[in-house]
Amino acid sequence: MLHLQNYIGGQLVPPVSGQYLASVEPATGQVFAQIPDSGAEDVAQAVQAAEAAFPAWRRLPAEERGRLLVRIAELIERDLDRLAYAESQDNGKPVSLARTVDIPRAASNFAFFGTAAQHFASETHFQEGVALNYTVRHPLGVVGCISPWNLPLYLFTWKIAPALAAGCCVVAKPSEITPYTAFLLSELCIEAGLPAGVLNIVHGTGQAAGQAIIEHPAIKAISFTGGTKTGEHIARTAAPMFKKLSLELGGKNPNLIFADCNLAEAVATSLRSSFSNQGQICLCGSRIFVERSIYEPFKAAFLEGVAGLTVGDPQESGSRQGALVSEAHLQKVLKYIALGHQEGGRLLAGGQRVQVPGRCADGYFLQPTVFEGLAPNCRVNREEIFGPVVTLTPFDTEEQVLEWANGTEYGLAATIWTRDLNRAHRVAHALHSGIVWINTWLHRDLRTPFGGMKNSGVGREGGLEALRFFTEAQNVCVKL
Ligand SMILES: NC(=O)C1=CN([C@@H]2O[C@H](COP(=O)(O)OP(=O)(O)OC[C@H]3O[C@@H](n4cnc5c(N)ncnc54)[C@H](O)[C@@H]3O)[C@@H](O)[C@H]2O)C=CC1
Ligand SMILES: O=C(O)/C=C/C=C(\O)C(=O)O
Repeated sequence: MLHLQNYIGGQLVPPVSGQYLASVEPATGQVFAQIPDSGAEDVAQAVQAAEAAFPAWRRLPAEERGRLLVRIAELIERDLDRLAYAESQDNGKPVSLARTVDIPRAASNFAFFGTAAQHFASETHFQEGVALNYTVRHPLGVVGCISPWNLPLYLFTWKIAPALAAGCCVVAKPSEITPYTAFLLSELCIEAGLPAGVLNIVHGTGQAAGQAIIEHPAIKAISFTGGTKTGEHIARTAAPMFKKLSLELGGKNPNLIFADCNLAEAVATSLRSSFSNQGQICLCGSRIFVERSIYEPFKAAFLEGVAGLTVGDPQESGSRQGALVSEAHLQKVLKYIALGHQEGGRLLAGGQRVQVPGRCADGYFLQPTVFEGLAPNCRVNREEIFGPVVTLTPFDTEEQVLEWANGTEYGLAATIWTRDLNRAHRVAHALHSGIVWINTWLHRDLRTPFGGMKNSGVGREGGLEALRFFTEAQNVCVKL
């Protein structure tokens, strides 16, 4: 049995309470690790360590801070196989996905922000003979980073790396459901020689450890990714304390397929955008709208692709779909499938729990599921399911599909499939969506602003946006 520890002040330490939580492998339903059940005292120690480390860390030249981050990226790359296996064991995702997406991206997050630290420049405003204004960007101090279970190391590092690059010290909490790779990261940070206290990782539940982070008066900002309800609670707690907030929340993303698209590419990519990571990515396109004239050919090709998505042991190379993250989450998704039937949907594929033989007999597996015939404004088409469930709906006009696409409380990501450039831009600009992909999906350039409109969040991550978030701008005006 693995025993994970907190990483505070450069040391791996047990929780103050001595209490641990069980961590379950979703593919087998068996407990495989114990994780610290940390609380306010552990968070207080982490904040103290971060405050002590801050003056030296902020003074360190950006180049040296960057070198340390790049060193961590190299260690992640060195340990690719071990980290991918750990991520799969903890989350249920196929090892092949963790190996090609999650872990390489975690390394890229550190490499990107390691070098970005040196390119982060501030503005000057020169009025000849009058005044020179320049902006100084001060690191905020100690910041909190709280991440979810769907892309564990990928999203954990997406927050930590820019905070460290900007000169902040961090108290971070991974999801209690998937803590393993965050623990392995703490070992790599020690090996990389990251100064003690610069990054502190506290494990535990949202209600105890997470709550202590968002309430701590010395934590100046919270960067959070997770459910919209949790985001709301964080905003209610932290905003009156005047903490800066970056909230990346849920999505109910539309996938708009016009008749002039490259059908083969639209089908292949829609299979990925529907079912990657068992549909547990906030960017997944769960509402597929297809122009009526190609609805039947699209449907036939899509369903043929779905039939080829083997559900199986995530450690086996042939498995395209792994386990959902927990029994509770599987039950939530199954309730939405039942709701799809109640709301009048016709099941075209899936809909059932899968019993995988052998070591995975008690795992949380579900067939990739496709409905058609649901009203665009029904609950299944409005609420975030966060699982392998998509709906197909034919549309007749651009106006109609835009109204449906924009008709939810979310506004995170959208995908458009068309060969008509004018339409692509026109539709993109009309979508209430923080990210729009045209003829592609999840094509990521880490320099771009990343985040959602409406209930999908507040603020933007990525590139300079993230470095700005973790710093406070100060205007200095010199009379000439
Ligand atoms: N990226 C996304 O868009 C994600 C969306 N979700 C959605 O949210 C639903 C619920 O999933 P959960 O695991 O419960 O997500 P969650 O939003 O509760 O958890 C995300 C993180 O927030 C922490 N947290 C929870 N309560 C907190 C509090 N009071 N203060 C500070 N931190 C707190 C958790 O410990 C975890 O680290 C999912 O079914 C899905 O629909 C979940 C995970 C990721
Ligand atoms: O930054 C990315 O590339 C992806 C982010 C995905 C999420 O925030 C999510 O699924 O929660």
